[in-house]
Amino acid sequence: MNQQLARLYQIAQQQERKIIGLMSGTSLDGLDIALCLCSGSGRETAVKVLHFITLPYTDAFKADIKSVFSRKDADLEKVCLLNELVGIKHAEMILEALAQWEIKPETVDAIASHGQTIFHAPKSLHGQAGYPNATLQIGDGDHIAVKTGIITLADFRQKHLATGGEGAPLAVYGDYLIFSATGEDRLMLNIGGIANFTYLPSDKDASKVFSTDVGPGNTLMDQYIQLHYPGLYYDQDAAIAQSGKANKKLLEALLDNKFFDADFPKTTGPELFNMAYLLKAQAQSNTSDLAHEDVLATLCHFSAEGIMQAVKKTTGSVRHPRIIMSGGGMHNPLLVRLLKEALPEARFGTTDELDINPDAKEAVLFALLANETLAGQPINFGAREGVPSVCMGKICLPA
Ligand SMILES: Nc1ncnc2c1ncn2[C@@H]1O[C@H](COP(=O)(O)OP(=O)(O)OP(=O)(O)O)[C@@H](O)[C@H]1O
Ligand SMILES: CC(=O)N[C@H]1[C@@H]2OC[C@@H](O2)[C@@H](O)[C@@H]1O[C@H](C)C(=O)O
Repeated sequence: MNQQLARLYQIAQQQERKIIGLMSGTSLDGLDIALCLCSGSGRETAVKVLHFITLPYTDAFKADIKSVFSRKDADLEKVCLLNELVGIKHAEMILEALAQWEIKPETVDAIASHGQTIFHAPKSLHGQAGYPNATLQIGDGDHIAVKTGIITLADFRQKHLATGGEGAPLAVYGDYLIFSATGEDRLMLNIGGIANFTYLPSDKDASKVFSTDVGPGNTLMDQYIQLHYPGLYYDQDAAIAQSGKANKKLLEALLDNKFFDADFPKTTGPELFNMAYLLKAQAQSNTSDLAHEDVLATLCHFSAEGIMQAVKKTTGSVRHPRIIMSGGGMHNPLLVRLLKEALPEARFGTTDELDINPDAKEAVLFALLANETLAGQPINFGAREGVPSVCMGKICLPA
């Protein structure tokens, strides 16, 4: 028997597995690396984050990825080169993290690599007849496996597409396994570039659980800052937005898109929510001459409004849902204040309260997906579109 397959078989049979979860999201700030101890599988899963670090991308690497990121006119040769380079860089970053933690690579059972999304194209966004839902993550898993010597599961989104989903949000699987609680309605709200949440009903009925994108989180604010404030990457502590005033007409124009009326679950990305989207809304509302701080304030209100409308649609009659936040947007004081004001009955907290560092949460979710593929079963969310019962990830062997 191939020794690598024997090792895989052994890992699958262990009661506990050390799995490194990786995530690098739409904000392109760096690679989140979470070393997780996963035990059991399915509803018996438990996870402990042993170590977590975000290793930043260099400015040159960010610029390289940005040159193809969510761009219809991307240079195909660059995409090809970056597919390898992202894999190589991620492998180097994993080795650097392990060295910092003084952990030998051979003591790690597996890596779960999300890769770098460069284009997300569900049918609702591309609108091209005859073409399926599509999404593309680069950073090939074989580079990571070969360079680290650790079995790597990668490219999780393709199986989701192949079984009828949009390739996202995948958060639903891990959220359901580790954060569901009998007797409490929970919304796991991640405010990354795009905001999404998972609804976990208090009766733990899997057929009601879903995860959906709800609109922009930080992406429009970040894009605006990077365009108009050279040298800044985001509006730290919403300092600029808080000095401005939201414009009602622009906000209405921003909210005027069929994405917000579509049923859950749905997905989106910077392919829709980008500077062209803003310019169109400004033209439509006659607000092209607003001061930068007023535009930023409005964009922050826009993110809050998208989240708030989706929460209200989901929780309806539930009086006191618990909203458990993660992702960089939870550090934006204006955004969080707007959400709390709009949803006074909800109880807000962060995944810290559930023993998971909110900045590590998405990386942990990918470790859990790999754990299920290695040792679990497809999770059954009932026969609904958008949440296929499936185990995900391609298995890349180091040798
Ligand atoms: N102190 C802060 N004040 C305001 N915004 C903040 C603060 N800290 C982080 N952010 C926001 O969070 C962003 C980073 O968020 P995060 O790392 O969750 O994104 P991501 O993982 O790339 O997104 P995604 O989940 O869409 O893949 C920053 O670009 C910024 O917009
Ligand atoms: C295609 C893609 O990379 N989507 C990301 C992105 O970042 C947030 C939101 O958009 C979410 O749909 C998804 O990531 C999370 C981890 C998910 O799949 O649940």
